[in-house]
This record gives sequence, C-alpha cells and structure tokens, in this order.
Amino acid sequence: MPIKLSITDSTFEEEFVKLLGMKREADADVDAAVAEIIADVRARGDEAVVEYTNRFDRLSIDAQGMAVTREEVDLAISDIEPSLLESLKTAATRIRAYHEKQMPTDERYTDESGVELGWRWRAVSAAGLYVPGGLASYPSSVLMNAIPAKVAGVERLVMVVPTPDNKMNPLVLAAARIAGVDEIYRIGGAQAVAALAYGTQTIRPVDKIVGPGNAFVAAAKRRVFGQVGIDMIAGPSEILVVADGSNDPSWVAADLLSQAEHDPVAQSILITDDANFADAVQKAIDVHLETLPRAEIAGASWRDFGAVVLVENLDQAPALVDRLAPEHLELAVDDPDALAEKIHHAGAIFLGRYTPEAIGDYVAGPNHVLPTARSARFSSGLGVLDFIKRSSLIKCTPESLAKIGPAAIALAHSEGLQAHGLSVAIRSNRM
Ligand SMILES: NC(=O)c1ccc[n+]([C@@H]2O[C@H](COP(=O)([O-])OP(=O)(O)OC[C@H]3O[C@@H](n4cnc5c(N)ncnc54)[C@H](O)[C@@H]3O)[C@@H](O)[C@H]2O)c1
Ligand SMILES: N[C@H](CO)Cc1c[nH]c[nH+]1
Ligand SMILES: [Zn+2]
Repeated sequence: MPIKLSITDSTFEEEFVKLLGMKREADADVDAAVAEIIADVRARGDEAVVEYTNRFDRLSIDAQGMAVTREEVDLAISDIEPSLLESLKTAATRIRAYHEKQMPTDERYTDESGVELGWRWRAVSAAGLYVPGGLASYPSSVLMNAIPAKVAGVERLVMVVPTPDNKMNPLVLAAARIAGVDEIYRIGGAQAVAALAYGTQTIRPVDKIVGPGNAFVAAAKRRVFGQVGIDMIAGPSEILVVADGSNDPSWVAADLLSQAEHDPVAQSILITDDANFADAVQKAIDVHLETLPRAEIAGASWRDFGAVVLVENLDQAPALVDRLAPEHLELAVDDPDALAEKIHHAGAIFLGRYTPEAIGDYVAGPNHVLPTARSARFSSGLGVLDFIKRSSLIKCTPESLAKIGPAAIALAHSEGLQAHGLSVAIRSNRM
C-alpha cells in the first residue's frame, strides 16, 4: 500500500521529509557502473558500444549494425496504419506550433553613453536525442526531443534508441522522419550517452544531449556534462494530483496510474482534503489495476512509491507542492488558476478537472520531457531554449569608449591587470 500521511498527525513533518528523500534514481552502484562504461567507450569507441549494446539489449550487431538505415525507416513507415500516422502528425503539428512561440528574439540598442549593446541567439550545431526504449518505446518522446531542436535551427539531429531483443517500434522511426532527425542509432543506456558525448569511429560527437531515460541514462548525462551540454535530469516519471472531494475518484485514479505505469520506480502522489475521497481513489485504483495490461509495473510503483497526503484544506497544498516540486502537477479543483498562482515549482501544470496529464504527454503541445526528482525547483521542461545559446554584442565608438573607458582602466589597475587597462587606454589616448 502507498504511504498515507495526514497533516494533522504529530509525525507529519518527519514522514513528509521521508517522502521528499525517497530514492528512486541513480544509486552509488549505478553510478560506478556508468563511470566504467563511459571510460570504456572513450577508450575503445565502437567496440565497447557494440559490446554493451549486445549484452544489455540482447542483440548481436557489429559497428555497422548500430545505424538505422533510410531503407529501414521507409519500410517501417510503409507498415503503419494510416490513422496512427495521422495521430502522430497531429501531435507533431501541435508540438511544433507551441515551440515556435518559444523562440526568443535578438536585441540591439544604444545606451545613454553611446555604446551599442545587445544579444543574439544561435543554435547548437549538433544535438543528441536520447529516446528511451527499455521498458517501453515512446514515439511521442521522439517528437518532444526533435521538434524543438529543429525549430531552434540545429543542423544535425542524432537520435539514439535502444532496441531490446531487436524490437524497434516502427512508430519511433516514423516520428523521427516526421520530426526531421538526421541519424538514428539502435543503442541506449550509458554507452549511447558516452558515444554521443565523446564520439566513436562511427558516431560523430554532438554538442548537447537531451532527453529522458532510466537511472543509467541519468547518471551518464550527469557524468558527461561539461564535455557536452545536457538539458536536465529527466528520470522516472512523477505525478502529483491535488484534488478536492468533488472529483470522480475513478478519473483521479486513472491519472495517478498513468504515470505509475511508466516504471516500477515512477511516483504518483495524491493531495486531498477529503479522507473519503482518498479511500474511493484507492478503491478505483484497485479496480483499474484489474484491467490494465501494465498493472504489474503500475501496481508496484503505486505500492512502493505512491503516497496519499491528507490536508485539512487545500490552502495547505501549495507549500507541500513546492517542496515536492513535481514533474507533473494536476490541479483538479474549481479554481485551478487561483491555486496555481500560489505554486512556484512544478515541471508542467495541468489546470482543471478536464486536463489529464496524459493529454500533455501526447498532443497538447508543451514538451513532455520534464525535470524530475525535485529538479523543477531549478530547471524547466525541454524547449527551444535548450538548443540555442546567447552571444552578447558590444560595439563602442571612439566617443563612447572614451566615456566609459576610464572606469574600466581604474578597475583593471585595482585588479593588478595592467594589460587590460592598457588595451582600453591605448585607444582612448588616440582620440
Ligand atoms: N521525465 C521525462 O520527461 C520522461 C519521459 C519519458 C520517459 N521517462 C522515463 O524514462 C525511463 C525510461 O527507462 P527505460 O529503462 O524504459 O529505457 P532507457 O532507454 O532509459 O534504458 C534502457 C537502457 O538501460 C541500460 N541498462 C539497463 N540495465 C542495465 C544494467 N544493469 N547496467 C547497465 N545498463 C543497463 C541498457 O543499455 C538499456 O538499453 C522511465 O523511467 C520513464 O519513466 C521520463
Ligand atoms: N509521461 C512521460 C514523461 O514523464 C512521457 C510519456 C511518453 N509517453 C507517454 N508519456
Ligand atoms: Zn506518460
């Protein structure tokens, strides 16, 4: 059974802190294994990537077999039911439209001293897109990774996706084609992240690696950061539902299970002010689990990492939500906007009883690659900004340099950096 907490219990704070500290991610063993894999890929390149891929995903490929060919993609697409392809295209269109609105503009202005200042945005040259493929493979995650990169203007999109037991979801390849991915490799885990970061004989390195994955992927991304950029740590999925007693318990139960079914270490939490409603949700979860094909995973996740938090009234919810900083937050209340105003930390907020988190996973438009494990306190969901960077622009004239230069010279001297001072003074003196 999931943890049950009541804000009126004397042990609440202690129990809540335990909930915050629940470890669902990379432990020391995972990190040590990942460090070894990365070092091996750096040393041996393709040979190591192929070895790990064959071992973990039960394949028997060689270096050439890592790449998914154009013909394979054509063949996969030709087999897909047209209406499914249409759904994928609908999702792609909506995701693209949303991300196009995120594109920031360049700025240029002249300040009161006559100095021209500004900034401009440029895309990274090559992006590595990690698409999970272990427990399930997600065509939607291909779109969520690739479309913002394309909108940002990234020239080379390299996708990696593991294919355990050589099973590749054709829709994953269709999504890659629709989104404009340039290269696809059937590799995953830490070895794929290392290959993207350091390059191998077959795979050219990229500048930034994005996308969700399991504990091995998350640990590898942390380790290669610096060699390449990374987006965030998007680990096992999470959902936090804040619901009053006027909801249909069976809807809320389905929402909690929607993320629990991703992974036995996913986390679903309900905050409510109605104890009877909480019991009804638990009953509805049991009923849903009888029919869901992934009941084993969802049931384990709810049992081991689920939680129900009972508050006296929903005004107490925002402070708890902020401490949990969930990946997904559903506000199933009468005035979700008012409640959302009081909350600062959540990857994505789903407002109202008719906005299930699952709509955001597929077709709403915003990105479903979101910060987990409380990292929504300091990071955001994947978007166009992850694929571009800003260069500052500074342009002085003789007059404006003479105006602001003396302060620079004084500061340079105070830091003992005479050449700095000289490079400003030498120009000012010529005026
Ligand atoms: N936060 C998000 O935005 C988001 C989005 C989609 C999915 N997810 C999460 O991504 C995760 C996907 O995980 P997954 O496992 O299905 O796929 P995955 O592709 O992340 O991991 C599979 C790979 O893990 C590696 N691996 C497995 N066991 C290993 C071992 N013992 N030693 C070394 N490497 C090993 C293998 O290389 C394998 O190919 C889930 O937790 C899901 O909830 C998160
Ligand atoms: N909910 C996941 C992000 O945590 C993304 C996803 C993909 N497919 C379905 N859901
Ligand atoms: Zn999901």
